[in-house]
Amino acid sequence: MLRHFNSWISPGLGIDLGTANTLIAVLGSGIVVNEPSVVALARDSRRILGRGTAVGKLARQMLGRTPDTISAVRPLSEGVITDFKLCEAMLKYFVRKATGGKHLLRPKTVIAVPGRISPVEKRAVFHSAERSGAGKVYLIEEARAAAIGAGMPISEPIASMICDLGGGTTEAAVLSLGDIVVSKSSRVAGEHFDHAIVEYLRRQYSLKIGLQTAERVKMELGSAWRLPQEDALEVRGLDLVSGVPRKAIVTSEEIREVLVRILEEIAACLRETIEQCPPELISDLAQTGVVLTGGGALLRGVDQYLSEFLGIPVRIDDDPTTTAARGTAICLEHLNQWKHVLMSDSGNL
Ligand SMILES: Nc1ncnc2c1ncn2[C@@H]1O[C@H](COP(=O)(O)OP(=O)(O)OP(=O)(O)O)[C@@H](O)[C@H]1O
Repeated sequence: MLRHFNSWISPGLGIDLGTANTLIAVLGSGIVVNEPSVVALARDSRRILGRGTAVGKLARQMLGRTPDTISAVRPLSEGVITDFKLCEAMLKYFVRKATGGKHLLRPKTVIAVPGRISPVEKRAVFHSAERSGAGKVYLIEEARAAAIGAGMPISEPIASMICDLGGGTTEAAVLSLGDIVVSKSSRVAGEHFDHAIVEYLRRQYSLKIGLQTAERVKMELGSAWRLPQEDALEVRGLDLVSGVPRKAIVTSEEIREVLVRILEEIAACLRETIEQCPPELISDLAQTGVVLTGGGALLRGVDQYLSEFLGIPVRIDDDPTTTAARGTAICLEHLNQWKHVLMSDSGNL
C-alpha cells in the first residue's frame, strides 16, 4: 500500500536512451514507452511539428519520406546525443507519456548509456534528463544494465559476458564480482548493416533505396547463418540509369554475404574483449558463453555465427530489445544494492 502510494507520488523511471529506440520502464508498471528516437521538425525553424508531439512512432513514419518543408531527425548518433535541444524535447515528451504528468514529485531516474561516453557527454545526459522532468538522475553503462536485465549472476566470482547489439553501438563486457572486468564499445552496429544494404543494391542492381527500405530488407530477409529455407524479396527503388522506379529480386544468400562482412567486425570486437580477460575468466567463458541483447540479436542465425567464430556458447536473451531497460528498472527497484555502481552528477563522473 505504502509502496503504491510512494510510486504515485514519485514514480521511478528506468530509461534506455538508444540511437534507434528509447524505452522507459515505470517502477511497478513495466515498460510503458518503446518508441523510435526520432523527432519531426519544420525545416529551418527547428520547431517540433504537432506542437511538440511529432516524436517517436509518428515521426519515424516520416523518416526519408518528408516533403521539403519537414525533416525527420534522430537526436542521437552512435549512442550519444548529437543534438541536445532535440534530445531534451524528445525525452520530455516520452517522460510525460510515461508518467502521465500526474505525479507530485519528479521521478528518480536510471538511464543506460554507452560505456565509452565522455564526461562532457554524461553531463549532457544529466542535463537533458533533469530538464525533461526527471528528479535525481543516475547513469549506468548499457552493458551492465543489459547483464542485470538478463538476470546474469554478475555479482558472483564467475565470468558473465554480455553483448548488446544496438542500432548505433555494440557494447561488449565481461563482468565478475559486480565489476566490469573488460569492456569494449564499437560504432559498428545495426545501422551499418542498413548502409551496407543500400550500397549493395546501388552497386549490384543500380537501384537507389532508402535506409528504411534497407532496414526492412535486413529484418525480413537478413541472416547471419544458413537458413533452413532460403528466401527472396522484391525490393523497390529508383533506377540509377533511367531515373524511373524499378524493382529487383534479392535473395537471402546475397544479403547474408553483405551482412556477414559487417558481422566479422563485431565478432572481432567480441574476440578482443575475451582476449583481454584474465585466464581464469576465459576458462569460465568457455562454459558460460555470451548473452546477446539489443535489436541486432534478432538477426536470424547471429547466435550460431558468433558461437562458431568465438568457439563458445552464445545465447539470445528473451525479448532482447527490452533487456537493458528492464535492467535499469531492476536497479531502481533495488537502488541500495546497485547505487555504488551507478554514476550520479554529484560524483562518480
Ligand atoms: N529482426 C531484426 N533483424 C536484424 N536487426 C534488427 C531486427 N530488429 C531490429 N533490428 C535492429 O536493431 C537495431 C535497434 O536495436 P536497439 O533498439 O537495441 O538499438 P538502440 O538501443 O536504440 O541503439 P544503441 O544501443 O546503439 O543506442 C536497429 O538497427 C534495427 O534495425
